Amino acid sequence: MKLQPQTGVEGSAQWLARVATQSMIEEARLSPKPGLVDSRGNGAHHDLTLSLMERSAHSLSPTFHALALQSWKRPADIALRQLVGRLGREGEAQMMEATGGVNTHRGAIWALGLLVSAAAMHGMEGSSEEIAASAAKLAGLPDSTAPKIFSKGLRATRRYQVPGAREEAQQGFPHVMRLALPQLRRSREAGATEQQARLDALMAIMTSLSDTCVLSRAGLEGLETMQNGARSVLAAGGTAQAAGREALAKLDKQMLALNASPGGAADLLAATLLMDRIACDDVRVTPLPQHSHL
Ligand SMILES: CC(C)(COP(=O)(O)OP(=O)(O)OC[C@H]1O[C@@H](n2cnc3c(N)ncnc32)[C@H](O[C@H]2O[C@H](COP(=O)(O)OP(=O)(O)OP(=O)(O)O)[C@@H](O)[C@H]2O)[C@@H]1O)[C@@H](O)C(=O)NCCC(=O)NCCS
Ligand SMILES: Nc1ncnc2[nH]cnc12
Repeated sequence: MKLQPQTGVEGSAQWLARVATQSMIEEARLSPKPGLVDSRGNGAHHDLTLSLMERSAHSLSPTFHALALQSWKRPADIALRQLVGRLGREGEAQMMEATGGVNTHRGAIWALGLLVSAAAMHGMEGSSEEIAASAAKLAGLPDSTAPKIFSKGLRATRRYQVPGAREEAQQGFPHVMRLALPQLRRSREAGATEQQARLDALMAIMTSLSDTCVLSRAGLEGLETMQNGARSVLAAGGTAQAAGREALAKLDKQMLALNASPGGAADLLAATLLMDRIACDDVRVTPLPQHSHL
């Protein structure tokens, strides 16, 4: 079924929910991704599978729908921040129920949730820059209703003194806006297939992200391996070139040997696919492909 962009609050909320869900599913299926779950297998994970990732993505559609409805044409203020925080935590609970307690998409709920909210705040008429800026503003507001949880991400950001998921959002998603989206479009223009362009976009994110999943599992050695390996893929001309594909296969082996998986980078690729569809600056909204199963 072809999904056309909708107008009005309910149509837009449904469209955003479906596009966010589809972006997460397409990220999960994209192959070959180093260390991550993809359509070949489970990567460095023992508790994740592709079908679990897909079930998790589907379970989050109602969350994205509610985020869009509740954020429609509202300003970024404390009341909206608290509401979005509550909906995000309810989404995490939905995900945990759907996956039997496995954390599949916590970072994706955060990133795509904020971007869905921000697109709705602009009534589906914001440019990608405006949407990213509003998401950043929302992420920067305090949520006094949030429970104090000491996460793996917080531990890694403090131990290694690096930015994590919070800072990525508060800075307006620089890895999506300045690295992945431009790379996605450059690779497409250079004649890469859509799969290759998306893999290149993932590599662009991995060249510089301080992914707290990689740091938690494999420390600085893992992070340096990820960043250097991704740079080698792009320096070889990307995955449209045989040398780029060889560099990617080498990186995949290295990440598996280190038990490292760039879950944060994968979430930001899903956010990139979402932004590519909701706010192309010259083509307002890009329809989903005909073969969509959603
Ligand atoms: C702000 C929050 C995202 C919480 O952040 P925090 O860093 O405190 O918490 P974490 O639980 O560690 O979650 C952060 C997740 O974000 C992804 N991520 C990592 N690095 C980055 C980065 N530099 N930039 C952007 N995103 C990043 C990553 O998510 C993916 O990994 C998850 C699996 O990770 P993990 O549990 O560590 O799993 P494994 O390593 O596999 O564990 P083992 O098997 O080894 O045990 C997976 O979910 C991916 O999505 C990080 O995990 C935010 O959650 C928050 O505050 N929420 C509150 C609600 C709210 O306000 N919502 C508003 C918007 S809806
Ligand atoms: N494809 C993937 N594999 C592992 N963790 C992820 N988190 C988000 N997407 C992921």
